[in-house]
Amino acid sequence: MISLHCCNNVLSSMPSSYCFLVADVTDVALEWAEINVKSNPHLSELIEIRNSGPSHTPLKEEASNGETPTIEAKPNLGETVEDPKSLVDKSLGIVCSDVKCDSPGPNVLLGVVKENEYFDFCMCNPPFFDSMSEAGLNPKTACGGTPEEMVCPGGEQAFITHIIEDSAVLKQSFRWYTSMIGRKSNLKILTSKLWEVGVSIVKTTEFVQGETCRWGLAWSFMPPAKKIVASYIAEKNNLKSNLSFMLEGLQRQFSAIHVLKSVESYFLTSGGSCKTDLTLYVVDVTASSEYCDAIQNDMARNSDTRMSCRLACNLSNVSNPLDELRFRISVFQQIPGTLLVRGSLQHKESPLAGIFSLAFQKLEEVLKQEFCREKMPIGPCHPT
Ligand SMILES: C[S@@+](CC[C@H](N)C(=O)[O-])C[C@H]1O[C@@H](n2cnc3c(N)ncnc32)[C@H](O)[C@@H]1O
Repeated sequence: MISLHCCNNVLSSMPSSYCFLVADVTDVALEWAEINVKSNPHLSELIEIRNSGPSHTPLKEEASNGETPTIEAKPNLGETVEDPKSLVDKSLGIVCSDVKCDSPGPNVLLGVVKENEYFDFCMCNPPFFDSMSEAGLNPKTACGGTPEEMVCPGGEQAFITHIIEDSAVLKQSFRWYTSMIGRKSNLKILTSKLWEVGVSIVKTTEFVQGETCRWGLAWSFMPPAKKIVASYIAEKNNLKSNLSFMLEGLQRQFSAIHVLKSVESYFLTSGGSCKTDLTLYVVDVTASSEYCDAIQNDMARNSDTRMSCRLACNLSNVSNPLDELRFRISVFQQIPGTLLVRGSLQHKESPLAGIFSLAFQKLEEVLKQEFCREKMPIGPCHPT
């Protein structure tokens, strides 16, 4: 993903349009966001930058009269939920402002999000502190930022309260609302506020890097029962057709693009065909018959007869089996130096899932060999 220098908000959309929306109020942050987007031309079509400052026209109806929106205190668990697919439209990662939660202040989500926009998630790295003097209190915290970046009246508690209030109006316009938190004691306070405005789920986590510790807070207004059923179905269907592994300890000069190119060249060398989309970070592979044979022979050589027989049996079950092995390899940036590689079989019920799994394991071996600083032991791939 693109690096956003000083911009706090990122909205991304999933399969239909794949976009991120970024919002900030500080000119310099917006300028840097623009520079970063322009210097990544393969992504620039996918990222929109919005100024959420006061001069920006509020776009959500609720905010357009300039009044602080009313917050419904009741949970909405009984409401009919839109088909999740229709919500997979955009997702937002967001925000920062010098806002007191009890005053209108600059826009955060309301007034930035447009009518009929739906997001998978929003994320926020808020200004943590109430004042610059507070910012200097912890010698272990790296505070190299400007007052605009780090300070807002009421600090992160007020800022995230503003997001909570906005979320209580926007509700299912987002699947997930998330924010980073710099002070552990705020986690508890903000969690109580969340239950007060009727969220259906709250999740927290801890991020530790070097000497700095941060926390993550996420919440949703989606009904929990539906989420559980949906994820159960997804897991069942994807048991063998989706596999993944992590590439950790990546050398500095390598990015997701290098990995994608290597995936492409690996399958092309083995006689397959590939369609690579560097904007979506995917390679669609059709494996060659030679490659499938080689995998099978490998298995036989390693005298894993049981597996080999199962593969042979799989192959005999399809009319033109070798044409059928089609899958997509996607590469996702996790944190700097770590990528997630995912393989998805095109036909989920394909009898070639066994060959796909071996091919994916081989790919893991090849990529780790090529890109990882310390050569990782190759374990079984994980269904995702
Ligand atoms: C801690 S900095 C985060 C900088 C950058 N996003 C990052 O993650 O490195 C907080 C940012 O929030 C921005 N900000 C302040 N008020 C905001 C608002 N109402 N909406 C969006 N961003 C805001 C500030 O300008 C600043 O860039």
